[in-house]
Amino acid sequence: MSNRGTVMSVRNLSKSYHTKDQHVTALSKVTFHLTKGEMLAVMGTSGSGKSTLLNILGTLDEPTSGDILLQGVKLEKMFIEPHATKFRRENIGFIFQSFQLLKDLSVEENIALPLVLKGLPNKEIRDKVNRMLELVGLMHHRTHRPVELSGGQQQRVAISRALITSPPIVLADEPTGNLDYNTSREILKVITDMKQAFDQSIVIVTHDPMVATYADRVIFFHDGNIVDEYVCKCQQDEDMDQILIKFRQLLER
Ligand SMILES: Nc1ncnc2c1ncn2[C@@H]1O[C@H](COP(=O)(O)OP(=O)(O)OP(=O)(O)O)[C@@H](O)[C@H]1O
Repeated sequence: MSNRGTVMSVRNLSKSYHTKDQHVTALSKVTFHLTKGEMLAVMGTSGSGKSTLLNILGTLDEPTSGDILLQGVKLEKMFIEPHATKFRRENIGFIFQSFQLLKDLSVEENIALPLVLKGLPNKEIRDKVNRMLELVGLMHHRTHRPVELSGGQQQRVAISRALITSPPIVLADEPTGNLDYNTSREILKVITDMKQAFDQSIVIVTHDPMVATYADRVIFFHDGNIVDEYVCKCQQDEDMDQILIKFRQLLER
């Protein structure tokens, strides 16, 4: 595979956990590339290493061995503080299943938070937040608190907050896990529209084959390894059938 347009390269990434009486290999020499503008879905059986992978890509956890390269450059000390926090702030947006909004802040304050932390001037923050509120259709809810919003609206706020700093990479952990079918589709549309608007690369962990049909490519995990891959054809029915077949094969392993 050519490395042209590669945003992130993961090479021989391994992670082992040692507890008192157990040694668990959560990831075993995982290698893949993430291309600019690509949405990569990660599917796998329970305990296959998906969360471990996402945590390491987000520098929330350190690998036992292996490398992560950003635009071809190996980042030294990327898992050591304060480098890890700096790396996260500059490169990664997180979207979680549980939204993780600050309940005492309004919609616009939640979205503005990463820009405030970056120390941007107020006028620039206001302009960026307004653009984001327009993009995700929440202009009329700008002063509401999260508790006053539906689940889909809360996830829109969380997506806005993740993307407002235009990070090149977005990590999404079951972003529609708490939403019904129709709202999930709306949210996936928002994520794919925003990805195009900002030319971002997304890694999305999901159990749901419908979610994976929105991706450009799906990698399938089993026992800490990538065991299969599917390149989506942008034909929802055909992609759904193929992803389901591969996911069932995974469950039968
Ligand atoms: N902190 C930890 N200490 C010990 N073992 C761990 C730890 N975190 C994860 N593991 C183990 O590593 C393996 C991979 O776990 P991980 O959470 O990455 O799987 P997953 O694919 O995200 O699972 P699920 O779909 O159920 O969330 C599992 O065997 C798990 O028990």
